[in-house]
Amino acid sequence: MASIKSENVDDFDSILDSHLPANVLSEVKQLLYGSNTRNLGVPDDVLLKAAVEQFDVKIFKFDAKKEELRPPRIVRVGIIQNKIVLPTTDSILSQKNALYNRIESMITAAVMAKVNVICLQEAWNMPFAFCTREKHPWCEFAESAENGPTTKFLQKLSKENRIVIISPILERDECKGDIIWNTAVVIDTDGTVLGKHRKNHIPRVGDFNESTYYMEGNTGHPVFQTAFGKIAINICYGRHHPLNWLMFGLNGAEIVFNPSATIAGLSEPLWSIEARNAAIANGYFTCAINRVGTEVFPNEFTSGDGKPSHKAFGHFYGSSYVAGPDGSRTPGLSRIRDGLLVAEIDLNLCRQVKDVWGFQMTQRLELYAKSLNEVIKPDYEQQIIKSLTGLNL
Ligand SMILES: NC(=O)NCCC(=O)O
Repeated sequence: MASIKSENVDDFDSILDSHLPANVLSEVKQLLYGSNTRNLGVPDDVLLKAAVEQFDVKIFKFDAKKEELRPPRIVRVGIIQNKIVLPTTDSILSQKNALYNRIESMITAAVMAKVNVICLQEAWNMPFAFCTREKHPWCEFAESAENGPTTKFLQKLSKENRIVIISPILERDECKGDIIWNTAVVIDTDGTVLGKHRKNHIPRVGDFNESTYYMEGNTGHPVFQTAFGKIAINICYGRHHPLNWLMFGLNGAEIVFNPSATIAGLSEPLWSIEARNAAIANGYFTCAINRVGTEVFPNEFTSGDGKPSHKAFGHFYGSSYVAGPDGSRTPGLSRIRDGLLVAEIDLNLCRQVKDVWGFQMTQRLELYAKSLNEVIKPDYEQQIIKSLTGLNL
């Protein structure tokens, strides 16, 4: 049988649906995803809009126990994955405007699905051009986090619909020498900018030449207190760093969004594990969002691997999902199509799971703080006990 190309493989859930007999399907899905997510189905008006405008919509619910002293704290999060709309050779303004139109209609669908907090993908208003290492014209996509056109565009949608929007963009810090950052802007329900977070860990892998454009962030690990819980953003490559996830948890986050841009052949085996594991380890919900599609650039670039130069940056495989603190997760969105994934969550689940597992109580921060303080010293010696037989490999 001929093998199918990665960029043609759709979401794993529909592959399971079409290949597994009904009597084993639900058992297999419970083993894969945990038993705490229910598919709520999508209202007809949302389905119709999504069908006309060609994106997928999935809505799931995570259950929590009913408590006597606390009312449920129900929040609907919406995560959006999308392709760029126009070729990268079009003008910057038209590329941005086309993305604004696309995202406006997907946010409208999210609002129809009663979403409270929406997070877009990393650098959502531009192609992921950092592979090229060219400064011109891509740096022109950078804009002010507080007053730029993208923030202004989303402020209107936030205010009109009383929703929180997380907008990951390329930031131009106009007050500090015009330097560039990879930043997530948090826009509150009244349209004000609640704050921003700058990406802490910058990749130096494959064609992710982001360190050519911006430095490691200087905003620490902020948690934003909103009408829909305490939220934080761990931008893309930060998901490989457990301490980055940890700090958002220590600062009280209940939902951590992970807006990303990553490609098949590099990170796919890691994708379904990392954000899910972070949810378990830190007792919060995580929302992993990846771009989708293949982006082609005008000039060839090399990958430093001896292979021929090329113009395409691999296949962004989407597969966005939400994971709960109890280890359950939703199925992913498509690997190849635009999509909106909505999850109805009860924030009370975070404390309920902490009470059961006790990870926060047993985590021994003081032990690790002491050890790490030693490890960072230049003369630190690894704590290795050597065998006296001399047979040390
Ligand atoms: N955008 C970004 O940081 N990508 C790096 C690759 C990865 O983390 O999978």
